[in-house]
Formats: sequence, structure tokens, C-alpha cells
Amino acid sequence: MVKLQRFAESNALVHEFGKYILEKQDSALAGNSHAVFNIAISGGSMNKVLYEGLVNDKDTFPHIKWPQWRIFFCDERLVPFEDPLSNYGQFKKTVLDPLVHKGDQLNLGPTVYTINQSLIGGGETANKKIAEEYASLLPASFDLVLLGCGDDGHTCSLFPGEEFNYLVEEMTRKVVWCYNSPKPPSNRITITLPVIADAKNVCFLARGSSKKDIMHDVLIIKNSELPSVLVNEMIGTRVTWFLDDAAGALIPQDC
Ligand SMILES: O=C(O)[C@H](O)[C@@H](O)[C@H](O)[C@H](O)COP(=O)(O)O
Repeated sequence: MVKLQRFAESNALVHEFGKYILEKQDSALAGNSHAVFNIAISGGSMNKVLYEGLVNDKDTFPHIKWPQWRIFFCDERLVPFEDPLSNYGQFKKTVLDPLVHKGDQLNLGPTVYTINQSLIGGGETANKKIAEEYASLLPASFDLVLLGCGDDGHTCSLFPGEEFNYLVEEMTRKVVWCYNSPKPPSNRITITLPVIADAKNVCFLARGSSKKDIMHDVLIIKNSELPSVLVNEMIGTRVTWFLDDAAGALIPQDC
């Protein structure tokens, strides 16, 4: 059974989301100054919430041990980092740069693992190599995986529908090339379900009324053709959903 965290107020959601991440950092680093916190993050609206909940939040910010963070991307679009579609590019702009330059000194930031940009545009062989190389960088397991959920029920770049079965059915490789994403750009890489299943904690973030129908399908109907539902089914007790009232409008309060 997944855990639901629901919020009427956006600031409260962002603050509690930051606190949740901090709690997972603290358990990963507990009592060991050499330990690292391995976290995988998603793209889209997640970056803004990470900035607000971790960098711009005066309660959480002082407790985040950034130099001990190892940040990976749940999925990445195969475009140069300066392209507005790049997940790393957006993360750098929205979270990393403001973090490093916050206050009157340069702060030490996290270690961030990107795809090999030099291979972008190299066709099928290069795209497969990007996925393979990225897989070789991943930790044995993540302390925390932060996921979004698309209006169609996708998570990472694991999309629902027969033509994308090769993505959700991958049980051996940790990262695969997605060559036909219905959401631009069509070429991406994504972590696979076994990587998510191995994570110590998984947290979804869904905000806004455009998510209300899919939240109903995922959390009430539990349509197992949806990749987000597959995550809930695989490791429900380790999964927390953060929802605002707009996204959770069709979910009964006692759920
Ligand atoms: O790179 C991507 O496309 C994302 O990682 C993707 O899986 C995202 O998390 C969902 O599409 C939800 O995005 P929003 O939160 O912006 O709706």
C-alpha cells in the first residue's frame, strides 16, 4: 500500500517535500561522514519544487549536505545540455546555479552525473552507448528516486502502450534508449523498472488539475497498464505520493 501525502496549499507541499528528502538524506548519511546520498531525479516540474523545497527553504537548506549528494537523472532527453529540453540543463539552471551562488560565497554543490554529451546526434549505436555508459555510472541502489507522473501515466521515460512495451519489459539492463517517445524529443534514455524496484525509497510528485484524471486511474482504478501503477505494485510500501488538492480532486479524502 502506497503512502499518500496531500496538501491544499502549494507552499506546504513544497516544504514537506523538502523535509521528506532531507529525512532520506539523513538516514543515508547517518553516523558516517564518508557516506553518500544517491538520489535520482526527474525532469519537468520537479526542478522548480526542488529549488523551492531545498535551496530556497530556510528550514531545510542549512541541513542539506550537498557535497555528499550524488545526483542522477531518472531519464534524460538526447539533446545538448543547452537545449531547453535537457533535464540536466534545466536542473543546472533552476537548482544548481542558484545553489552554488547562494549567499555571498560560492557553495560546494553535489556531484551530478550527466549523460555523455559528446555522443549526442550519433545515431542508433551512439544512443545505445549513451544508455550503456550511463548504466555503468549508477549506484548499486538508490537511497531515493523522485518521480513525476505524466497525464498518460508515464513515469521516467517509461510510457504506456504496446509500442513502448520494450521499455517496461526490460528486466536486465538498468538504462535503456527510448527511441520513440510520444513526448518530444523522441530520443531519450530512461532508467528501468528494476532500478526503481531496488531503490530504498521512491517518491512521486503530482500537482495541478491536469493530473486529476490520471491520479484517479493510478490510485483508485489501479490500471496496471500504466507504468506509474507498475511502480506502486512492485514496491508499494516504499512509495510515497505527494499530491496537491487539484491533482487529488477525484481521490476520496479517506483514501
Ligand atoms: O523527462 C521527463 O519527461 C520526465 O522525467 C517525466 O517523466 C516527467 O517526470 C513527467 O512527464 C511529469 O512531468 P511534470 O511533473 O512536468 O508533469
